[in-house]
Amino acid sequence: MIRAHSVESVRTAEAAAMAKLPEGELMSRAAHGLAEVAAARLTDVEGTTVVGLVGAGNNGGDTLYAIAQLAESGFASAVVLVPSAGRSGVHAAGLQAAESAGAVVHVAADDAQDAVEATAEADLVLDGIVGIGGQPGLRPEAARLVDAIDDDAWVIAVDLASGLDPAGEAGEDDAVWADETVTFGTPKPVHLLPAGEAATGRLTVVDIGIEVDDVPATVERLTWDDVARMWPVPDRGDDKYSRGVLGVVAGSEAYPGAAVLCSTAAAEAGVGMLRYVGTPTPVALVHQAVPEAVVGQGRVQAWVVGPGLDTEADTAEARAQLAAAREALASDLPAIVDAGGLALVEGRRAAPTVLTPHAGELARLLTRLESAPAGTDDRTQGGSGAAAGTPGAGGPLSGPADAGTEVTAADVKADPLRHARRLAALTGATVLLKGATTLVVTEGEPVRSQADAPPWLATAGAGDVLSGVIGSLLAAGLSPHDAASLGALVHGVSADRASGGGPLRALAVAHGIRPTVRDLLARGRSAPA
Ligand SMILES: NC(=O)C1=CN([C@@H]2O[C@H](COP(=O)(O)OP(=O)(O)OC[C@H]3O[C@@H](n4cnc5c(N)ncnc54)[C@H](OP(=O)(O)O)[C@@H]3O)[C@@H](O)[C@H]2O)[C@@H](O)CC1
Ligand SMILES: Nc1ncnc2c1ncn2[C@@H]1O[C@H](COP(=O)(O)OP(=O)(O)O)[C@@H](O)[C@H]1O
Ligand SMILES: [K+]
Repeated sequence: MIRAHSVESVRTAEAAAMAKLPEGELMSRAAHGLAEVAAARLTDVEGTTVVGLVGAGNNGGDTLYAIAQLAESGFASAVVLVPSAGRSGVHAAGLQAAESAGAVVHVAADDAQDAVEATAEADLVLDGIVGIGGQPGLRPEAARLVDAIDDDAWVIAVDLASGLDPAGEAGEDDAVWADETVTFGTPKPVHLLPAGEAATGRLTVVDIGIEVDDVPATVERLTWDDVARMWPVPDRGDDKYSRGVLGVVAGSEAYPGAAVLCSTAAAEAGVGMLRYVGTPTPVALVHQAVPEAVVGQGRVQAWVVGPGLDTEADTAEARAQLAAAREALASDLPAIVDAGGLALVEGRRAAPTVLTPHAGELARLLTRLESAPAGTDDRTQGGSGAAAGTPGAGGPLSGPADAGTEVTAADVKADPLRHARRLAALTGATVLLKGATTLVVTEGEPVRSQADAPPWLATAGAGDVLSGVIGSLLAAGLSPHDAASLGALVHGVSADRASGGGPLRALAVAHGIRPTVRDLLARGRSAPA
């Protein structure tokens, strides 16, 4: 698992480490690690010239010492001092080290043209303008230099790409776009969140000896090695019931394929048993595609509600299916609610719940729930009574300050984390917000952020597959947070393997789940203890 820590936690850990080490040791370790990566990359890109853009803080200090090391190694090295105070505005000892090693020094404020030219000519740029002490955005003097960077230059962000919000909360267009980021001690939230991930590029963490293992993370990312640790593997005492039965209420006469995709994925994920509830066309298709499935209601350990569900359909069979969906939502069993099922969500469920909207669905759901008149108290799912909303639990539909205004898909895309948090707070559910980076938000837990899939996964039906995988994990007893994030990981890896760099169809992702889980489990078995 990759764990990212808040700036505050990093500062505390750094202070503790610094108290035990000689002065300047942490910066020296950071600069050394940075210079090693920079030297390797100069070799990779067959480059000879490096420039460091140096800001007022310790981020600039790291950069100056790294440039000193690169100059000593024989690379043509320069620094551009960004602050208006010039030499007196940057880390003094670092500047002296860089100069003594032979780096050329340009002061942007005094000699703007020279500084811009030195920046434009470099094969490799170290962005040391600002690190975890920075405010989001670039000041004009910094922006001018960043604009001058050659498109072909390799850009390494020091700790984080300058201009980004270190917390990864605020989206920022005005930032360095790095090919690579070399960070120190531990990743920061911005490296893993949609607001900063693309501008971060490849991420390397340099160990500088700070201790964060026992410090709660702000953002986490599951990696391949977590699958063997978390996946529910049956043992000799298990039978199909003890492993977990999944009920699937999905598909409709309008969208029968969703039932097939969801059920196939659940079967591929190795669910103990699958019960399918639907209308005649998807029933026939599920029978054919997933002969393992049993049709009709019965005892289950968890529900998938909603992929391909047509909440407008009005035949007797469709009404019976919708009643089953409402009953599932009103039950005290874990449920994952997707697509059409989201339209049936009225507020809090008492039982463990995963909601899996894409941006448009999240916007619609937030708008509807936040505009529900206060005091309307039918917060049961479909009103059948078993799991009434939790009275007094913070006023489930009272919502945050911006309640009542319409939320659009564009709002959600511009600030995905904040909106996912809003829905999690409003419903008490785990919210999995789909996208190139999929966010899993549960109140009181570190955000999980998964980016395992290629853009080819943006194809109809891919979400139906995801719901089947997560459903099977819920049925096996995983928490909503683990089921959602582990499901997203395996779904993304399956997509990546099935794509192999080319087009993808959802059914291929579903059929890839079984070999993907098998191989990731085998990887765990062969890993050193
Ligand atoms: N602590 C440690 O032990 C270790 C820390 N390490 C390193 O230190 C870094 C943190 O250093 P830090 O705290 O000095 O802050 P940092 O980000 O360099 O600069 C803040 C200054 O920049 C300015 N500024 C602000 N916003 C701006 C903007 N948008 N655009 C332009 N300028 C802006 C503002 O100055 P102002 O101009 O306002 O006076 C502010 O004071 C960390 O990321 C890591 O690299 C490593 O060496 C390992 C050991
Ligand atoms: N650009 C992208 N890169 C990687 N994965 C993506 C991208 N866009 C969407 N996805 C993933 O594709 C799936 C799409 O799901 P969804 O929109 O629900 O499709 P459908 O409703 O048609 O099944 C989600 O798992 C989502 O995270
Ligand atoms: K930086």
